[in-house]
Amino acid sequence: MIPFVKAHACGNDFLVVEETLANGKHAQMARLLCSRNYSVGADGVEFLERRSDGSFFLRLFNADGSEAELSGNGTRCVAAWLGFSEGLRETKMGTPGGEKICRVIECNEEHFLIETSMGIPKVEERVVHVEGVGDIAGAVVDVGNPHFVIFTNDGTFASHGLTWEDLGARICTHKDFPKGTNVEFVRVIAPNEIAFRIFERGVGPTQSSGTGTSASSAASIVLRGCNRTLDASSLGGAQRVVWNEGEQLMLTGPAQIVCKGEVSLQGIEA
Ligand SMILES: N[C@@H](CCC[C@H](N)C(=O)O)C(=O)O
Repeated sequence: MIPFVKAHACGNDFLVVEETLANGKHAQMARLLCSRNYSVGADGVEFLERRSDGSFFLRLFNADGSEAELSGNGTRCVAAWLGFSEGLRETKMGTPGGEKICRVIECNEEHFLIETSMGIPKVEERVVHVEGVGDIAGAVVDVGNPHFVIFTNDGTFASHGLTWEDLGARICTHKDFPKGTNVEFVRVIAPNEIAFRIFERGVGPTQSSGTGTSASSAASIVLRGCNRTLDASSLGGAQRVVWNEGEQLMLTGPAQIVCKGEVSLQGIEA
């Protein structure tokens, strides 16, 4: 049995496991522990390394066992756990997708509101051809991990005659994205408000995404003239983005500690 913590940010749920317990079996552990029928269940596992200089480093494994560069919501969940268990109010966390600084803005027992520096997004318009569907115009957005943002006016977030879940699945594994991509379907509601749905690489449809919120907002600011301060809501709730010219994009949203416990690793070969 190994100790874990479960937390969620707008319904995007993560397990936090100490890196020292992984023994190189990160992918197998993520697949098992994220299983909603056979284990605790989550969208991903954040392996938390505590370095000798007092800093932290995170490796994120998606539910399918693939490794991602980072998660915005997952990083916030870890910051909430460090806030809850150790009273930390500002945490610097290295990730393969860049260093993130999380600052606790409010906390009440296990509920946290946290601001995270998400780096400077890169937005580039791109057309992707999907066999049997057609040319899909969108934007490739790099926020440390890859995203493809599609704008739609449809109230159900459908696009090109497909549901967002179906088109998301086709683009997530499209040959133009050899490492796969997260896919967002974005509706601009007002200059300071967008709504989106996310099909996550390595997971599928999820309630929310921190990097997806950042990518959707960045594309809306650059390509649709939205305000540099805006609210972005997904199925799991809203997050606030502030992206001042030439500065890092700042993402503010909630995170909640759900439980901690010990979980069986039975099913993983020794
Ligand atoms: N939900 C996350 C993103 C997790 C990583 C993603 N699935 C990927 O493979 O890039 C977030 O909150 O950012």
